[in-house]
Amino acid sequence: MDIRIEGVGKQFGETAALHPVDLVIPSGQLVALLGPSGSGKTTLLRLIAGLLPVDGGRILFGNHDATRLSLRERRVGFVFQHYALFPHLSVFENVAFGLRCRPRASRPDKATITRKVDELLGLVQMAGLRDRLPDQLSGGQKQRVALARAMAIDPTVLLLDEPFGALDAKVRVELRRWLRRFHDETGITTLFVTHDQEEALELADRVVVMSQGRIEQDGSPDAVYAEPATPFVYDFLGRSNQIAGKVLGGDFRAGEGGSAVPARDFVSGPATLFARPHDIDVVAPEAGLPATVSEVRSLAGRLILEAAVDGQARPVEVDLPYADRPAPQRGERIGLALRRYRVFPSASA
Ligand SMILES: Nc1ncnc2c1ncn2[C@@H]1O[C@H](COP(=O)(O)OP(=O)(O)OP(=O)(O)O)[C@@H](O)[C@H]1O
Repeated sequence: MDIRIEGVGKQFGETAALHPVDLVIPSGQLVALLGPSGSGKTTLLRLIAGLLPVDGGRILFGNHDATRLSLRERRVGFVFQHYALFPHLSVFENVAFGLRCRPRASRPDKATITRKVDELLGLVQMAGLRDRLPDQLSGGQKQRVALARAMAIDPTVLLLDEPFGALDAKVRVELRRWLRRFHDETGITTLFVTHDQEEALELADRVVVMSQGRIEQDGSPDAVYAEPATPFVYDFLGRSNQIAGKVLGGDFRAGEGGSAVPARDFVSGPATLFARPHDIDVVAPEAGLPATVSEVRSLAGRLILEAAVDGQARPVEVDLPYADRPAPQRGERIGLALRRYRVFPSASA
């Protein structure tokens, strides 16, 4: 079921945790909410879940207005960072809990509950541990049980708040691959919060990048990485260089000499150019932005250059395939040709 968020915001006293945002989560997709601490990810997730009332706007589940419905009425499956399993109940009973608590009229009979719980435990690969208590499980196993428990109510959507946040790095990587497979098998619309860019880019069909209570960009992992829409996204996702300059007549120039590059839709004013290290080529000085090589090192089969662009305070990092050409030497004059870049007005950089 797709979820549409229209003009939904949340204020806590003086703090705008979430400025009014619009967002569509298409049915069956695995979507990441990615951003630094305090950017409003958890607030947005809790608003969608019905754990917090909205200040304004609407939340639609399919064609139904769910804005005023409770968590239970929305039928969302929610998994928290800290497992939140009942410590005195076995794995089996933890998963069965949501089914046993249903109002009598919609409660399945005992045999159906057993069949369903065993099926779910098979799905999360925990069938062999069904009689254990949570204390006797690893962190990753507990999160898989939490996921099975969330799935037991046949949720319309699965909401996961930093589900692997408390696990060590190796288990995190294993579990996120497992979650991708789980999602592909079940096809359930899933939204998960993370501040780990690698996790979001590897796992999600779509990444929603947030900062300071706003959505900065919403797109495929490739799109948000290769075509960042704002200076924040450039900086937050992967490595980027910033070159200060000016746009005149639609062309960006870093200083007096060298070639200008088109600034696209931006016509004039002080500007900052953003480019990723691997989107820059080394050419003759007059054919690009003139610079002097200040450092050369090799790293895992790549050549990393640092170059001082004339008139710039910050050096520019260039990441080249190793065998491409003879390595430039420290002190050499070069030109930097930008394959992919974006120019933003300086005020927003
Ligand atoms: N119950 C609350 N009362 C007051 N302020 C709150 C409350 N919940 C969140 N905030 C504030 O709202 C802002 C957004 O918080 P939120 O938890 O949504 O961010 P987040 O991106 O999920 O961060 P983290 O990754 O650290 O969990 C923060 O400034 C936070 O301090």
